[in-house]
Parts: sequence; structure tokens; C-alpha cells
Amino acid sequence: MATASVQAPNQERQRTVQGHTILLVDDSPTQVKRLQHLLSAEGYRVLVSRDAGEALAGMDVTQPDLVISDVVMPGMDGFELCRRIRDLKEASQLPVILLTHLNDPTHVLRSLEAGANYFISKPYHNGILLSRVAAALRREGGCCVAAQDGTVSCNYYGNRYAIAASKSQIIDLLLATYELAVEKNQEISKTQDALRRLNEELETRVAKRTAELRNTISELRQEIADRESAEECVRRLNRLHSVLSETSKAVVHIKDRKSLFHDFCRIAVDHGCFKLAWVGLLDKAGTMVQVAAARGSTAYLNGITITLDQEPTGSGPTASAIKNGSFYICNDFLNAANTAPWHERGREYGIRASASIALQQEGRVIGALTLYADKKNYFDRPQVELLRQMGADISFALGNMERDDRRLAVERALLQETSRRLQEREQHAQKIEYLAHYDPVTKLPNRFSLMARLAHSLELAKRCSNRLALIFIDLDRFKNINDSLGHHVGDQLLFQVAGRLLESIRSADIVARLGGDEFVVGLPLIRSNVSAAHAIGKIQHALCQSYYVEGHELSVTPSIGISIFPDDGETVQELMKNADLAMYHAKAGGRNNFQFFTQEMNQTVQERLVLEGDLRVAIERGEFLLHYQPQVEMSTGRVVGVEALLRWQHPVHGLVAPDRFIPVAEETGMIVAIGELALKAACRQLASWLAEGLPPIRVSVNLSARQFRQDNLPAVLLDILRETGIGSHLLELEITESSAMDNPAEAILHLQGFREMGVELAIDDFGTGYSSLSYLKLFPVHRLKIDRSFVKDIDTDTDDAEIAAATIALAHTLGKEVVAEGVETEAQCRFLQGQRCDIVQGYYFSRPLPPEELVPYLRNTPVPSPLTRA
Ligand SMILES: Nc1nc2c(ncn2[C@@H]2O[C@@H]3COP(=O)(O)O[C@H]4[C@@H](O)[C@H](n5cnc6c(=O)[nH]c(N)nc65)O[C@@H]4COP(=O)(O)O[C@H]3[C@H]2O)c(=O)[nH]1
Repeated sequence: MATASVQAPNQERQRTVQGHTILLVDDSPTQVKRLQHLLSAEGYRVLVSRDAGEALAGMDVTQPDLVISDVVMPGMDGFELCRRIRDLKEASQLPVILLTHLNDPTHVLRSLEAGANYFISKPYHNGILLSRVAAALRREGGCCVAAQDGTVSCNYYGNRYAIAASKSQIIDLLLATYELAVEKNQEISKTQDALRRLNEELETRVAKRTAELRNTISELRQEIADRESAEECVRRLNRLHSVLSETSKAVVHIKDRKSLFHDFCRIAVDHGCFKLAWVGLLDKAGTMVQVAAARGSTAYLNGITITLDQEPTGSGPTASAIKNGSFYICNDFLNAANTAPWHERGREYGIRASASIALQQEGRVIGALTLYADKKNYFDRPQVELLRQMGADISFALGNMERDDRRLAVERALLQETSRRLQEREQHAQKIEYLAHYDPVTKLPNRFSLMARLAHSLELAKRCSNRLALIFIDLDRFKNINDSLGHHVGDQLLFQVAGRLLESIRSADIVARLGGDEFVVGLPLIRSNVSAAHAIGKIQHALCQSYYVEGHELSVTPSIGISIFPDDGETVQELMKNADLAMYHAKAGGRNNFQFFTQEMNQTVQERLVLEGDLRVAIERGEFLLHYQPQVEMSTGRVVGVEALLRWQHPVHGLVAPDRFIPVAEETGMIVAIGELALKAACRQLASWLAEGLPPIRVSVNLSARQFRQDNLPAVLLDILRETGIGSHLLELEITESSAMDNPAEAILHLQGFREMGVELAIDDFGTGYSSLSYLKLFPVHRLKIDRSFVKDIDTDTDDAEIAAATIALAHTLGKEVVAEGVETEAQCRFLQGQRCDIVQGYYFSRPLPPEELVPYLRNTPVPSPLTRA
């Protein structure tokens, strides 16, 4: 059934199409819809029928003003419909427009046959279609109108054409035109087909291309993903290269381990973009101790425990790297079994992968550097390789540091040793410098400094015509203090003496110690000898006060000699020599004394020098001889021994007594040679007497202190005894009390040695020294010889008598005999006899006699009367 669609016409068209109904007959809904739309838009009432039969049957009802029908339709076609409409009475004049395709010219002819008013070929032009519709509705019969005369008037788009051609001509033309149109249409169709094919082909190609593009896109996506992955990889590698580059620089610059570890962690985090980096070192218990960590989530490390030998913390990446001594990669940190103890921590801090590199120091694994990344599978092969290099760099740096440390330690030790030695050398040099100029005991300038200062002062004195006094000071009996109380006491005493000297002089004066107990004071600005005497008075007073050393109250007195410039010398040496000489004179004149130098003193010195020279010659020439003084046993009156006393047969001065030359021989050391000569001569003499048939007597020989100390003396003695063949008990050695007390311990040893040889021993000059009883007991001597100074007044001076008596009693108590020297009178002899003195010696019995006189003496001299009476 037909449907109607009424469109609202506009005013203009309403006038034209008002009331016109157009019936559309077409089985194609698409065509219908298009036409319906077009016509309705023009204001026509449009009815539609999809079937020609149905349209025809409803014609009475629909009563259209125009029918537009398709030609080709199922059932009744358009030609038949047109023919049937013409057969209808009421609608025979109803305009019909057929729509045909321009593909068959017969359609034109069949349309004309069927009585169609118009035919419009498809595809149609909207304007042409509407123009035909309008013309048909106006019943204009098309654009051509047949005239009476048989011509046809044609109005074509406003232009009128009068056509006189015959119908056949027109139909021919129409057909020809139509054929042309069909041909054109076919061409178009072909073209359209071609186009369609092309289109289809295009679509196929497009589809294919699209598929290809899709593939390409997918491949591109994959490629991009791969490239991104590769780029990411390159970026990581670049970062690692950067890390390596920075670590290499660090290796060169960093000098201590702490900075090295810290910087490596910092470089790893800053340049390697790791989430966290830390260095742990193994302690002695095998536990990792964190020593450095850098940025990122360092809180991750708080309270973390990594051990080597405990599970499960001993199987983690760091422990594994240390155990295998290389590295360990964990690319799925949160799912790996061996990282289980740290999964929760790792989740919290976003850790997904880790790499640990063992750190070695000189081949020994000491810890590990561990790096954390926030992506799984972060560490690939190239990165691992670079990490290994990084580990090698750190190990290299550690090795270098170790070597550097060792080298530095050695260098430091060398430096310290060098500076210690330099310091020592410096101190040594200072000490030498000090010792070169100062006396270490008293801190006073020494001889060297003194000479320099005196030379300077003398120079000034010469320039200013001033006087200069040189004072030589020697401490009396200082040697005794030194010997009896020890050097340390002596040194302290000298120090105090120096202090007192310094206090006694003016600032311009000079004080120095020459050595031993000798001091020198230089007074550069004295006006006269009297001023020098005043200064000396002050010095004497200061030095004579008591000294207190280690609980001992000590007293010393000075012997002082003075020389004055210009009177007593022009040079320092001259002045020194003369002051020294004056000092000796002071000492000789009684201690605690002072002496100005005089020319007479100088003469004595000259004499002494001559004496020294003569003594040397005397030794060479053998100018010495011995006199023998008998020693008489008081109990029997027999001569039991003789004392050998040296004499010098001087070629000019005659016989010289020992007191004159022995002190000089002692000082110069010549006494050793002279003493040996005396020993030999005495023993030979005794051997000779014995050989002559004299009864055996003892011969006593004096030993000087210096001779007594000679190490080779026992050997010399043995030689002499062996050579002379006398019994050692017939030889007695006399040593002075002061020699024995010089070094008592050493003296005891020497004396014991002699005693073991069988030699008799005596202490000479007993009473003049300071023998302590304790030592006396220890001296293994046979006799004590009371000094003749005590014997001299023994019968008049009670003190001397008491001393002699006490000495004899003491000696006897100690099991020793007593020899009294210098017995000149009978009274002395009797006193000594009364005291049970054992042996006496002196002028009362005999002077020392030359050997040739002794034998007659021994043979002819009767026992002196006091002894016979006894
Ligand atoms: N006034 C007086 N004098 C008497 C009397 N009896 C003896 N004299 C002297 O007293 C001295 C005793 O000898 P000395 O005390 O050992 O004292 C000796 C001794 O210490 C030393 N001396 C002598 N000969 C040697 C020697 O060969 N070697 C060493 N080292 N010293 C010797 O020279 C010192 C002096 O010897 P000398 O001049 O011979 O003097 C001797 C002797 O002549 C007397 O009754 N009255």
C-alpha cells in the first residue's frame, strides 16, 4: 500500500505544486528514499508503491497527478504499468515518467511505445528531474509542442526551436543520441567498473597495505621498544662508564680508605643512578661492618645484618660475592630465595635488583661494594663486566693505598729516625759546643773560653793602658775529699766553689775552671796590685766558709797565685804560667795563702826545667845509686833489714838527695823508670851480699804512688826476683799511706797480689795521711812505719808520744809490726822500746850508707846500749 509523506512547502513552490500528488513506483528503497526526499523538499505530496500491480490497483484511490516509475521491477515492469495506465479510462492522460538506465536504447523505444511522457535516464540530474516533473504536471507535454503544420516547436531552456524534421528523422536522431548516450554510458559504466575494480583493487591494496602497516607499526613498536630497551641499556652503560671514569679519577686522587669508599658509593649513586650504594668491610668475627653509604635509601641499611658463616644472612648477594671472591648479581631481588631476609625491607624501599662486588686488598677479600637498582633485571652482561672493572679499580686503589701506607710508614719512620738523629746530632753539636767552651761540672767557662776572653781583655787593657790581674786558685787537699768521699761529692763541692767565686767578683771579671781543683779569675780593670789583693781577700773569705754536700760539712782552703799585666807578662800564656808559678809558691809556703809572682819564682821554674832535663839524662846515663839504712830489731838489737834510699850522683851538683828530684820525677812520670832501676839495684845488692856470706837481711824499697799503680809491676818484680834469685820474703815494698788511700780498694788488690808473691809489705809515713781504721784492717801489710815527724819530739811532746803509742798498740792489735823512723836519740829509742816498738831506724843507729860501708857496719857495729839493756 502506498504511503504518504507530506513536506511543508515553501511559499513560492506552494504556488507551483499545490495539490499535486506524485506516485512513486520503485522496488528499490534507496531510490524511493532519494526521490521522496527530493520531491517532498519541493512541496509535492509523494505516494510510494513498491509494486507496479499494487500501484495500478490503487490508482482510483490515490488519484495521483503524476506517476514516476522504475522500468525494471519484479512482476510488472514500468513499460507495462505505463501501457496499463493508458488503458485506464479515467487515467489515460495521467503523465508518466519512466526512469531508465542508459544502458539499452530499446528502452527508449519501448517507453515511447508504452506511452510514457518522459523518460529520465539514471543516474539523473536533480534539476532536470524536477524540471520534467514540473513540465509534466503542467501538461506541457515536454519541451516540444507539435504545431498544426507538422513542425515541432521546442523550448529548450528558454530558447525556442522550430523543428521541421520528420518523426523518423527525430526518432533516428533520438536513437542515435541515445545510442551515443548509451555508448557513453557504457563507457562510463566501464570506466566505473574499471574505477570500481580499481577501487576494489585499491581497497585490497589499502587493506593489504593497512595490514602491512599494522605489521610495520607492530614491528616499529617492537623496534621502538627494542630501541628504547637498547637505549636504556646504552644509558645504563653510559652511566656505568661515567661511574668507571669517575672512579678511575677517584683512584688517582683519593688517599685514604674512608674517603675512597665514600666517594665510590657517591659516584655510583650520582653517576650510575643506583638507588643506593654501600661498602661493607669484614670484621674479625666475619660480620660485615658498614663503612660508607651514599644517598638514596640509606635507611635501608639501618640495623641490617650480613654475616658470612650464619644462615640465612650468610647466603645473600653481598656474602655470596665475598665468598666467591668476585661478584654476585641478583636481578629479582624480591623473589630470589637467598634474599628472603631482606624482602620486606626491599619492598619498602623499592629495591628490585642488586649487584655485589667483592673488594680485594693485595689478593685478600676484605669486603664488598653493593649497589641496588629499582628495576628487575637491571644488571645485564655488559654492566656486570663494568662492575667487575669497578671492583678491580677499588681493589687496585686499596692495594696502592696499602703500599702507599707501608711506604709512608717506612718514610715516616725514616723521617722520624732522621729527625731524631738530626736532633741528636744537633744536641750533640750543642753539647760539644758547650763542652768546647764550658766546664760541665761547674758550668763555668773552660780553659779554651778563658784563653779567648783573657786575650780579648788583654787586648783592651793594652789599648787603654790598664792593668789586668790573673789569679790562679788551687784548692788545698781537695784530692783527699775526692778520694775519701767520692767524685760526686768532689764535683758538688767544685760547683759550690764556682758559685762562691762568681758571687765574689764583679760582672766584668772572668771566672773559669781549668780542670781538677784549679780555677782562674781574671780582673781586667784593676788600678793597682792592692786592688787585686782586696779582690783576693774577698775570694779567700768566700771559699773558706764551710760547704755542705750530701750531709758532709766540708772545708777547703785556696792557694792563690797572682800575675799582673804588664809587670809579669805581655801575653796570656806568660801571665798564666807566672800566676801558676806563684800559686805553687803559695802552696809551698803553707796552704791557704796567696803569692804575687816575682822574678825569683821564675828562676825556680827555670831551675826545675833544668832539673827535669838533667833527670832524663841521668836515667839514660845511670847516675842513680842506693844508700842503705839499717833497721834494728828492738828485742834483739840485730839489724834485720835495710831501707834502700835513692841518691843521684849529679855530674855537677854532686850527690843529690831524693827530696829534690823525686817530686819532679813523680810529676813527669820518670819515677816509674827510676823506681824500677832502684828495685833492680836493691835486689842485686842483696843477692851480692848474700853471695858474700852476709846473713840474710830484708831490703826495703820505696814505691812511688805512680809506680804502685803500674799494672806491670808484679811482672817486673817477678822478673827481678827470678833474675837475682833472692827469696821474695827478703824484699819489702814500702808504699806511702797516701798512695794506699788514694784508691784503697785498688790498693788492697795490689797488695794482696804482692803478698801472694811472698813479698813483705809496709806502709810508710804512717800518721801523715788519713787512713781509716776500716781500711787499715784490710790492707794485707806486715808493718807500719811511724813517720819520723812523730818520732822527732816523741820524748818531749805528749801528743806525739800518745800518737806513737797508739799507733804501736793499734798495729799490734791488727797483727802488724811497727817500724819507727828517724830515731836520733837514746831517749827516743827508750820510749819506743817502752812502747814495744818492733823495729827502729834512724841516725841514732846509722845514716843511710853506701853499700860498701854497710857490710863493715853490719860486721863491726855493736848492739847499741839501750837495746842491750833491754
Ligand atoms: N832527719 C833525719 N832523717 C832520717 C833519719 N833517719 C833516716 N832519715 C831519712 O829519712 C828518710 C827515710 O826515708 P823515707 O821516709 O822513705 O823518705 C824517702 C822516700 O820517701 C824518698 N825516697 C828515697 N829513696 C827512694 C826510692 O828509691 N824510691 C822512692 N819512690 N822514693 C824514695 O825520699 C825520701 C827521703 O829520703 P832520704 O832523703 O834518703 O831520707 C831518708 C832518710 O835519710 C834521722 O834519724 N833523722
